[in-house]
Amino acid sequence: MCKSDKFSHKTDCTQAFVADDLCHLSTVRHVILILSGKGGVGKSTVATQLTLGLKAAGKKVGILDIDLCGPSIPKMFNLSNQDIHQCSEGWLPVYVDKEQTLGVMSISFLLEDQNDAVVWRGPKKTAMIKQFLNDVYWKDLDYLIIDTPPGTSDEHITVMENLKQYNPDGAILVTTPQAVSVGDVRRELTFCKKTHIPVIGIIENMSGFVCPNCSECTNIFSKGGGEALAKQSGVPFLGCIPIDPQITQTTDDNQTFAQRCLNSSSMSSIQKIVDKFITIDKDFL
Ligand SMILES: Nc1ncnc2c1ncn2[C@@H]1O[C@H](COP(=O)(O)OP(=O)(O)OP(=O)(O)O)[C@@H](O)[C@H]1O
Ligand code: SF4
Repeated sequence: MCKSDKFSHKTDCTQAFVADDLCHLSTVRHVILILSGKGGVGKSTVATQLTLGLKAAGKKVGILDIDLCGPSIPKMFNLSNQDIHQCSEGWLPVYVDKEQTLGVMSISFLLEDQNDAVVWRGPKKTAMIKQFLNDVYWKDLDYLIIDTPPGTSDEHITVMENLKQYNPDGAILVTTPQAVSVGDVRRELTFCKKTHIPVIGIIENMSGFVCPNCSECTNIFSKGGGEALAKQSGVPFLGCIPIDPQITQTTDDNQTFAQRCLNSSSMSSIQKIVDKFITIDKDFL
């Protein structure tokens, strides 16, 4: 059951508030997609951390969760039970702060029950994604980070095709160091090429383990696969984020993620990536 059914002039959550050509993304300076070749590599975690890092760097940021089958962004921001509101311009994001410098939008805000599964066929999913892209009133934003579903399936292609018309600046690809995940990113790179989406860079997540006692980083799995792939493919390598038990605790226990994340030892890795990313932004975007 979709909560948007209760809005007086809406009978179906695939109806649009505004005409297709009145896209609110025109007031967003940079649109960045976060992609991964497979699930569970930490794409949503990285999307959340980048958003926090950009906010900490003084940017106005929005994060849009279009992973319709596994929306996890609200949980990461401790906003799971929030409702979205509408104004004459469209849906208003749920803001994390009073100053409204960090807004979140996700399908999970529309679900009656957070545990409801979204079992929709392709056309309805596509219509919903279009509605998220057209109808959310972000106001003035420096960055919109879009957390996408994992993979390069038919459904994924449809998502990317629909996003393309909104001229995203490019995609950041997330991988883990292991060969299988790196192989998936290689396919994702080909996919970006085919769909004409520029690749901003690659991030290697779960790269080494940070000891909670002494903050020493140990490479449990292999390391450097993401960097080697970036070199081979001629795309920028943005950096590594280690396995950090504080992150796992944060995303699984529904506590104040932002605060713990900002205090975690891996935040310095994220801030370095954000700095590099902002520099790339100045140079290329
Ligand atoms: N650097 C990290 N250190 C420790 N745990 C992490 C790290 N990155 C992600 N995790 C944990 O791994 C799990 C999967 O992360 P996440 O949900 O971000 O992956 P995902 O790629 O978005 O998955 P999916 O696409 O299937 O939704 C989460 O429980 C998260 O807390
Ligand atoms: S890294 Fe150091 S503090 Fe951490 S568990 Fe190993 S020996 Fe102990």
